[in-house]
Amino acid sequence: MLNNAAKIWETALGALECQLSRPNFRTWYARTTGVAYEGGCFTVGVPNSFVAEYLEQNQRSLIENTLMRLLPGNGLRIAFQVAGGGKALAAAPRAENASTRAEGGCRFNPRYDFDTFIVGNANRLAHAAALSAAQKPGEGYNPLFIHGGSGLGKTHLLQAIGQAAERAGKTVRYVSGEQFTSEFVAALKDRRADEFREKYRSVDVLLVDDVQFIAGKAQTEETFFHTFNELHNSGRQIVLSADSPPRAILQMEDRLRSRFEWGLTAEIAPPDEKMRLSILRARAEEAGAELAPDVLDYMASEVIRNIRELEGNLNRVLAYSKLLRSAITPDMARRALKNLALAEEIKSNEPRLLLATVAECFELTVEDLLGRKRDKETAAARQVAMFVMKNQKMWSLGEIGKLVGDRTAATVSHACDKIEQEAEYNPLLKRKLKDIEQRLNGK
Ligand SMILES: Nc1ncnc2c1ncn2[C@@H]1O[C@H](COP(=O)(O)OP(=O)(O)OP(=O)(O)O)[C@@H](O)[C@H]1O
Repeated sequence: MLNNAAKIWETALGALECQLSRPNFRTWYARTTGVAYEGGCFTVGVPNSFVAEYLEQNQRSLIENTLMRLLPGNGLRIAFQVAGGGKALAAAPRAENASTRAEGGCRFNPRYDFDTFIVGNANRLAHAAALSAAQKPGEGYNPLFIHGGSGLGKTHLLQAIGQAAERAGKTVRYVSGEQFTSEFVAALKDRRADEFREKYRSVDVLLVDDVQFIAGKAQTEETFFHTFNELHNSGRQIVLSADSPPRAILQMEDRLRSRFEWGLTAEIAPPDEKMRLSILRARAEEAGAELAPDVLDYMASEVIRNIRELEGNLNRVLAYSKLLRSAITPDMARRALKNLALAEEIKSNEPRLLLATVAECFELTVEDLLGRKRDKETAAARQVAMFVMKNQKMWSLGEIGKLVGDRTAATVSHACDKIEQEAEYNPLLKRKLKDIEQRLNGK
């Protein structure tokens, strides 16, 4: 069975990311892992009991539905396991290890750099202005205000500026509007307002993502106003992102809105087909997947206005192909994208997959296993196939008999007993069974 929990969870995270807002996803899922998938129970590793409780109470059905699309069988159960509690987690926390931390603020995603950012008509101005802000902070467009819909690359660009500026030795602080607000509220509560101000006013580059979040929060706006003035007056670079242009952030104080327009306002629009194709090509290459031009063309032709969704589609197609072990054709991509029940497809594909794996291990073909050849090697391989299928607990003995070339349940039962006994004293057979198990688990 396909029980490589870490990989399955990575794929599920791709799908979950498309269904949740970014702050929500980041807060609750950023450090989760796939720990185990055994006996119909999928164990998700979480960083602490607070996250476990939240996911348990609020996200259980979303997680279940997402995983059920990826995993065969009915009655999937979900368990949450706190890191360090009992068994060690199966995989390193996602992205956390590889990320760098921007001067006490949020961490940078190493992938969000200029060299992975695809430039097209939709984002040419924003990209050029971002490059300039990174190369000559405070000397050009200040502030730089980048706006656009969800999943179009604002965070990617902001973080690219931050990483490039840091490489050039600048002090950078990257925060979301939400984080700025909550830090400020906490600082007020703990009487650390001065410390808070100092922290924000001592940087060379301040990057605030989703700045619209502070709109309507009078005290936070007030503090941000002073921070902005101080940084701007001393020639430090400010880059802001939001879901709409300054004048459309209606709840924001006028004095802030007008300041946001002092420098350059650049919009990122949804990608056109050419850009979708370039992004798909680059992301597939990054994932080490070779996609035929007709597959890429088909996927790019789907009108998608959000790059995160485009990436989600690619992940889905790759996962589909990995789980089904079949080549990616335009038709297969279409089925994956049209959300046809993956679980059903895997289930109906499982015997073929299993027989192919056993045949491969014995250097035979599936036809050999299903046919009437009776030589010792083929007969042994056929018995092993029956034994492995029985251990999957998905089919009755009668069903296995039918799947392996129309044999009786008694033949299957005899084959399984024989292999079980022989494996006790035959190290060669034991190794072969282990090999098959590992291949089926994708290890
Ligand atoms: N031009 C691009 N080239 C390559 N990847 C891109 C590009 N634009 C966006 N992406 C990718 O799309 C995904 C979503 O981008 P990002 O998180 O930056 O969007 P956003 O505009 O900040 O969305 P939101 O408003 O929801 O926070 C990321 O994985 C990002 O790397």
